[in-house]
Amino acid sequence: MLYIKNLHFKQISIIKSLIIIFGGRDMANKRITEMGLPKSIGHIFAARNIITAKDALSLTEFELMELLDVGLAQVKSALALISEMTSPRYQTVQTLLDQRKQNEYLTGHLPTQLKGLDAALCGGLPFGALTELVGPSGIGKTQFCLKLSLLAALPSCYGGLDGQVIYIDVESKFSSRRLIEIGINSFPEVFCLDGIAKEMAGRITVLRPGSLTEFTESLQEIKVSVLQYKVKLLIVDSMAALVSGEYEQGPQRQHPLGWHISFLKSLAEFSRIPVVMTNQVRSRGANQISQYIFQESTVEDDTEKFDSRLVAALGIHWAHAVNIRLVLESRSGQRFIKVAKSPMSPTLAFPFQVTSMGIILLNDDGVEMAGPQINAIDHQGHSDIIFHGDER
Ligand SMILES: Nc1ncnc2c1ncn2[C@@H]1O[C@H](COP(=O)(O)OP(=O)(O)OP(=O)(O)O)[C@@H](O)[C@H]1O
Repeated sequence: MLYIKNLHFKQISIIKSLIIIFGGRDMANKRITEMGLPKSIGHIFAARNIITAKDALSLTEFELMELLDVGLAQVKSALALISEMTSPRYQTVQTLLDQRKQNEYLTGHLPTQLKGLDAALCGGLPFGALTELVGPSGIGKTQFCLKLSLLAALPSCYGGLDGQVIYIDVESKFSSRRLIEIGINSFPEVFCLDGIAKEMAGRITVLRPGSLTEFTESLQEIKVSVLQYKVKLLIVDSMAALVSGEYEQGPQRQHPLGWHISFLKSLAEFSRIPVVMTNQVRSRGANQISQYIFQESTVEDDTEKFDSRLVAALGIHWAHAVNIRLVLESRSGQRFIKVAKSPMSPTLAFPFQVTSMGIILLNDDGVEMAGPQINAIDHQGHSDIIFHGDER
């Protein structure tokens, strides 16, 4: 207020223009009666049919003096107040950082509660970012998603985000029985409480789009729900399944989900929630040992070294679009989770198992991976570790 009152004539004119240009229609159409002007001058504005901020700010001080028949001091003070009420509040980088810290629990991460992985990712899966889980069928991507859903729904006193979860279950693989089993075994102190299993399950909304068109429509609705309700996590399991069967293999496969990638990314950034999606790999041959190199340059360099019979179902464009990529793979019958892409983490691989508690790490230290290994997906001895029992 003081700042605006002390502005020089030229500065006020600039602010007036800025409000009209950038302030947006809402600001410009704000009514002068709602601005807290002294009643005496407010009435004069109304009597001269100067109704909105835009009406007042479009005129010069001298035009207003003439029209309202009042002195320069009164006009200046009225304009300063109108300018203040209509101009968007300025924010410094510091205030933005402070707001972000205030709004984000757990320094802006969803902890996976896999200690080594959380340490590598500086706290867990970052809010406002897209995380991809990629790996061969049956490796544990859905198991990981189930655990993440529980973690987002869990009360904050138990390390959760205390929020709602939207789970897009494209292949009808979501199992409520397995979700509760993971909950009971991972968080016995929470799940022994009366009614908590029901409450946690009630926080997870499962959507099953039947086609890419239905998925596209539900994304639009999700955007509104994320803002309206306390949605703290969005999962798409799996993105690849959305296009399988509808498109042929080849470069054109990368395009059908281009819009969805951008939409999910902007949704994550805008709503500051983690968005997780799974991606499968596709095999073009029957070989047991096959690897896929994500990055275009390494595909060419290493064609002899690696047998690229597995291809990422969503292609290179997708691979570049995600912020964090966790590759789940198997080597010599042992499952590994690799931090294949992250702006702040070392390229580490952690051996893991799927148990009644869901995914657990066998070692929190992780093994540093070098060169093309980090971008390849191995599935050596994979069939030996896949559980063939009733998983639903
Ligand atoms: N109750 C359980 N106890 C131990 N392991 C289990 C249990 N339920 C599932 N698993 C393990 O999880 C694996 C299935 O993992 P998941 O369904 O997450 O695979 P996925 O990577 O999502 O596969 P797809 O790409 O086909 O969807 C099984 O093969 C098994 O090894």
